[in-house]
Amino acid sequence: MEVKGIDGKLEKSDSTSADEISHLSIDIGGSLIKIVYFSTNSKCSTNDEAPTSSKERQEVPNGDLNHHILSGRFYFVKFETSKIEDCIKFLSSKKLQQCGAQCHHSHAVDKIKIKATGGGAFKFTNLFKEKLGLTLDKVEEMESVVTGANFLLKAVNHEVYTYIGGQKEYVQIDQNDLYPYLLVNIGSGVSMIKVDGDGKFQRVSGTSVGGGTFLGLGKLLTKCQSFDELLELSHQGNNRVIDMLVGDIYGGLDYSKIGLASTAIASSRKAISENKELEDYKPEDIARSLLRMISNNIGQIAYLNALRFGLKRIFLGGFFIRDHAYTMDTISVAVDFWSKGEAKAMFLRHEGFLGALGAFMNYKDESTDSIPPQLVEQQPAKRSSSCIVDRIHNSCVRK
Ligand SMILES: Nc1ncnc2c1ncn2[C@@H]1O[C@H](COP(=O)(O)OP(=O)(O)O)[C@@H](O)[C@H]1O
Ligand SMILES: CC(C)(COP(=O)(O)O)[C@@H](O)C(=O)NCCC(=O)O
Repeated sequence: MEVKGIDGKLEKSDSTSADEISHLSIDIGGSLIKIVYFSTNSKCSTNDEAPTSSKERQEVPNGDLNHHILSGRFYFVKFETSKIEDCIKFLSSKKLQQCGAQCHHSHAVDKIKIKATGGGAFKFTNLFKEKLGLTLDKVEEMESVVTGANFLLKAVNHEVYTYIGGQKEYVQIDQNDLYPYLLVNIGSGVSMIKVDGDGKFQRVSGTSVGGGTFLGLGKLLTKCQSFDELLELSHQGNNRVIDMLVGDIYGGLDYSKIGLASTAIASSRKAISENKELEDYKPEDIARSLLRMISNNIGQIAYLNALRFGLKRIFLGGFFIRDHAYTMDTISVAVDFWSKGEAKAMFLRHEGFLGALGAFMNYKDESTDSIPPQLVEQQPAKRSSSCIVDRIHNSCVRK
């Protein structure tokens, strides 16, 4: 399990502590469970005053005495879906039954609902009910991913970056020129979504060759046990041992007429012609070739869909990316190559948490006795924005 604040720094989790969790959302995907929760410690005013330690209810200018804004910290946690029992243990250690993610005035266990998205919100409905007494209040997966992405793009500084030539460059998002864009979410599978505005989107394409394929094939071919191990292995590998390059076919020459350098991959795998067995290849070369094949393919499909709809911007999220240099470099090069330099791949820093964040924001549509942390705020420049959004900005800038 990994826990981190929105600034991305890993924080040690104390699974025994009963944090005061005001709101919690969960995205149960094919590979990973992502949780976003807001842990309260104090409150601050809507006027952006420094957070106070007072736990008293605060009056807000619209005269609605029932609303206060909480201050605290966002936590981002993930578990492997196959180890859902760990997630259940974690949630029970947080004593959600008592503090409730949405318990309102009732402490009855069966009244507690948490926002949940991803296929697992359907698959594990009964498990959460039986083990934790929690009702999963389902939020549609694509809607959550888009809501999470729109929020991050509009409200969080230093969220978006390009990765070119080994360098990260942060991109300033112009909110007046954000839509339409292509959102590429690389989870177990890959979804490509044309986003036209808040709540306005269409899933235009996808591919089943994504993060799950990398992990699954990688484990089979290299005997690695985990995603991190596989990534680590890929660092040391050389894909040219596995892949068939244009130069392998053209006697070391470029195929300039169609714009292919001798170093371009002509075919992902040359093993067949060499009459070798799997054991004859180094696992690190296999891992690197596999990572490159999948990343390159996603970059190409993303570009083709951007072209199909005339989209200038391509944003990428999902936990396959994992801030990993080779993955991002390959996707960036693919987009650059196919678009002839016209388009750029842009990565989201909170990559794997789009769905969980989007589900979290769904709390805003409900009337609760405490306003959920102001993820609804979408004008970061305004000083009157809530302290929560401000905190996200600050912490992101610090990174
Ligand atoms: N610790 C990890 N364990 C398993 N897969 C991981 C891990 N970190 C990154 N991944 C990659 O991320 C993918 C899952 O991404 P994610 O966005 O969480 O999708 P999903 O919602 O399908 O679980 C995996 O298929 C794998 O490629
Ligand atoms: C079915 C899914 C939306 C589920 O999301 P995930 O758990 O992979 O994040 C995704 O795996 C997907 O978009 N697969 C690609 C299917 C296709 O378009 O071929």
